[in-house]
This record gives sequence, C-alpha cells and structure tokens, in this order.
Amino acid sequence: MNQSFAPLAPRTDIRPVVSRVETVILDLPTIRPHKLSVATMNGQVLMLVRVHCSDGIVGIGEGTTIGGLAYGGESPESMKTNIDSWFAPVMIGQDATQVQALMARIGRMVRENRFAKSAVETALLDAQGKRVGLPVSELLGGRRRDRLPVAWTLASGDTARDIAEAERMLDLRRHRVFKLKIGARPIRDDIAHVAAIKAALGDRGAVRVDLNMAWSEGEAAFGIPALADAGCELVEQPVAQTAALRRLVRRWPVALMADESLTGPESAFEIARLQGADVFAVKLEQSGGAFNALRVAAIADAAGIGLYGGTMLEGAVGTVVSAHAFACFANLQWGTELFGPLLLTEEILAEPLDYSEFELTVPAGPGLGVALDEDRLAFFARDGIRKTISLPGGRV
Ligand SMILES: O=C(O)C[C@H]1C=CC(=O)O1
Ligand SMILES: [Mn+2]
Repeated sequence: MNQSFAPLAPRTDIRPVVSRVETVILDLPTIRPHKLSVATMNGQVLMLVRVHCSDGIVGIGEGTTIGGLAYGGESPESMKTNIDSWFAPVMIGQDATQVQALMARIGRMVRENRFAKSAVETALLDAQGKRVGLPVSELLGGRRRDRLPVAWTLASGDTARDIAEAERMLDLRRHRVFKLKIGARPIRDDIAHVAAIKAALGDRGAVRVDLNMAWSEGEAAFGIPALADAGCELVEQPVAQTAALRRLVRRWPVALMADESLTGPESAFEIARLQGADVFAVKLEQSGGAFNALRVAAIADAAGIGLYGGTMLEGAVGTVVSAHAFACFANLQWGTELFGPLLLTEEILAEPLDYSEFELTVPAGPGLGVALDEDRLAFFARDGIRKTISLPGGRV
C-alpha cells in the first residue's frame, strides 16, 4: 500500500484552544420605562462576548446589568474593559473544551467580576455544546423540563396602566404571575397599588412584589402583613441586610425571597445556615455563572428553601443560558421571570424565542440553541451603523 494515501489518524492530542475574545456593547430601547426603587430604565445595555476557538467554533455570552451601576458593582462597560484587558490574556491559548478548568483558571487570576465571569462561561459552554452537538442544558447535567413558567414585571409606575398591561398579558396567555416593583413611593401608596392590582386580577393572576431593598426593617414589619392581607404571595428582598431579612421570615403568611443578598454559593450557604429566606431568586450573573447557579440550587434544596429563576433583565443570550440552567434544577417551585427579551423593542436573534401558553421553551439545538441576527447586531452596536443612518418614521 502506498503510504502517502493512507488516511491521517485524527490528532486526539490536539484540543481546540481559545484563539480570540471579542466584546461589543449594544444599546437597545425598552417597550416602556421600567421603574424600580433603585432606578428607572429607559433602555437596556447588553455586553456581548464572542469566544473564538482554534477549531473555528465561536461561542456567545452576555453580561447585562440593571440601570448601569444601580444594582451592583459591575456595568456593561466595566465588563467589556475587564474582559478585553484581563480575561482575554488568561483565556487565549487555553483548552476550550474544559470549561470548568478554564473558569477555575480565570477565577485564580480575576477576583470578583461575577457578571463578566458568567458572560465568558456562557460563551465557552455555547462553543462546547456546538462542538459536541449537545444543548448547554446537557453539558450542565441534563434538563428535567423543556418549558419554564415565566412571570412578568409590572413597573410602569401607574396602577391603571399596570392593570391594563396585566390584562393584556393574560389575554395573550403569555404571563399569569405578576411581579410588582414597589418601594419608591410611601408605603401606604404602595400597599394600595398592590391591593388594587390583585383585586382587579383576582384568581386569574398571582401577585408578588420586589422592594429591591427599599424598606428598613421597621417599615417591612409594617408593610409585609398589609401585603399579605392584599393577597400578595411573595415579597422579594424587602430589606438590604441578611440579618434583618432573617428576623422577618415566617412572621406572616407570605413567603420572603432573597435576591440582592444572594451572590453565589457562599452567601447561599450563609442565608441557609441562618434560615434567612423562604425562597432564593437565583440569577446566573449574580451567582457567577451557570455552574455556580446549580451549586446555589443544591444548597437551597438541602436547606428546604424554595427556588425561583431570576433575571437581570438580560437580552436573549443571557436569558437562554439561564433557561438551560433552570431547566436542570431539581426543584423550581416558584417558576421563573425570564422575560428580559420581551422588554426590548428589538429582536436580536435570527429566530425569536418561543413564549407561549405562559411558558418559555428551552431551545433544543446545540450550545445555547440560538443564532444572532448579525445585521441587527451591527445596527445596534454602540458606535455602530445606527449612528450614521436613521430609519423612516424616526423609529430609532
Ligand atoms: O429582580 C430584580 O431585582 C431585577 C429584575 C427582575 C425583574 C425585573 O423587573 O427587575
Ligand atoms: Mn429582585
């Protein structure tokens, strides 16, 4: 046999490595102002990261915050700078197939920066899923559900407008669980607002509230029983301090949920040890990525704490990786609020996500199972082509 025609044996000793890391910031309009006690959002800023690998595969990830720096110490701009300057050199040339090992390497070189870590981990998982032909959920241990219930946040700042919005969501069969953002107004006004919305919806819609830490412990002791009387079933992060939250838990027939005070497995362990919450709002970015979110869920399960799939109001990419992770949770007693893409006026995916019958379908394709619409991305990129053209009707 002529040796020169013998097929080459595949090189199993050469693994694809990270060859380039690219970041971009997108500025997207929201369907209406979104009013939280900490900030009013008139648009959303997404930081997208692409991890290019030596086998030609590209993974995508997202880092997004709420109201810039209003929610925490990272902003989309800080994520972009830190990934460009500090993450990329640590990643380039490293084995792209061993996601946990590479994240551990990043963890040794980069302190904090949980949101940015979540974004690059997402991109590595997307790339590895595309490489092996499996959805991210399967790389995380395997999904237990294909569809996730999705709550909607009413945050227009106006009671009548919120009721009309809830009615529309019920008619569309898109959402039947409503989270009301309160805490910016006097307590009695907020209670009246919640009571009016619950009275209008009756048994057709569940009502929950999020204070984003706005109340003191004394205000919470006054407000929570009134919320329970108004028919509210869940109160999210009424106070900032874990110790205060713990003192409020189980005093009234309404569940209390930790959000801002939950920043990954260590804080989850501490809150669980103190019996400081009935429910955890797990967010991938707050946790530092999907693997850490699964660790938080395991701690909640072990402690008998309920689970809720939270959002940082991410766009499609951050929402989808969260969906893959929440699909793997053993328990998801309180559903999710993965509605971020629906708050944006613009679609950035080639195929939109499927929101129907009050639920979101977890994509089944390899990796995240979604593809970006590159033209729209180029259009909405900061300093992108939107700066140089305008649409008819002045839509932008
Ligand atoms: O939970 C938060 O604090 C952030 C976020 C989630 C939904 C929403 O409207 O805001
Ligand atoms: Mn919250």
